[in-house]
Amino acid sequence: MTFGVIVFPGSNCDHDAYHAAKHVFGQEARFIWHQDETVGDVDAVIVPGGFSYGDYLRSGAVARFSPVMQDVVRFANEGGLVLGICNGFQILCEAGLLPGTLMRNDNLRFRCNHATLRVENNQTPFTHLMDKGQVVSFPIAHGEGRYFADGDVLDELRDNDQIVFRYATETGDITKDANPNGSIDNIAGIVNRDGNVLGLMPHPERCVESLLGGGDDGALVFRSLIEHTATVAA
Ligand SMILES: NC(=O)CC[C@H](N)C(=O)O
Repeated sequence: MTFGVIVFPGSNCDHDAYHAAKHVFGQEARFIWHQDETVGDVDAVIVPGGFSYGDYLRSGAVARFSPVMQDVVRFANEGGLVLGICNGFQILCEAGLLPGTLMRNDNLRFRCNHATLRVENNQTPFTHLMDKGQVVSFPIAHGEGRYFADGDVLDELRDNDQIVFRYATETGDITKDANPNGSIDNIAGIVNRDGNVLGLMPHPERCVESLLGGGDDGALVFRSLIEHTATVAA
């Protein structure tokens, strides 16, 4: 399959995502410049992590006006697969592709460590190779990762099974201590209503090779996407 990785001024995880797709999983991958008017002929778009436009105003608030974002919205609305990681999640919320917002971490610190997550929904193109309730470990690196949505939106997310990952202990308990940033309901990642757009604060693309330390749980996201795309094409 072909992955397109958007590059904004200030992206810094674009090469990690490209490397994972191309060199670790042997797929086609290409960079898409933020000023391009189209994402081109790709099967999935990755909106990568980083500090687009220096995180000015709010993380993602400027990037969402980049020319390419209009086509990312079109692509998503037509059912295309979109994966927003960290700053990418922030940009997708700002662009209105995902509900809610990401605010400053409650401890006002940039958190850079490993987080354990419980898989809440494994019926998505991004998680179908995981088990529901499985605990995975992904790195986190963010200052504005505190997910927030108001009561109505939260009810909708719960009712439609849109919460995909929640911060949890290693044994899968949802506790305050396991929550690195004060996200409401320990939410670490959500999908849109149709399930083709996933945004998450932790970084699956940074844990796809166990040789680097930190495990390779992130491979499950990439493998899920690759298998899903092959199945749809067949
Ligand atoms: N790793 C990242 O994508 C950083 C996200 C964002 N700029 C923040 O600090 O919240």
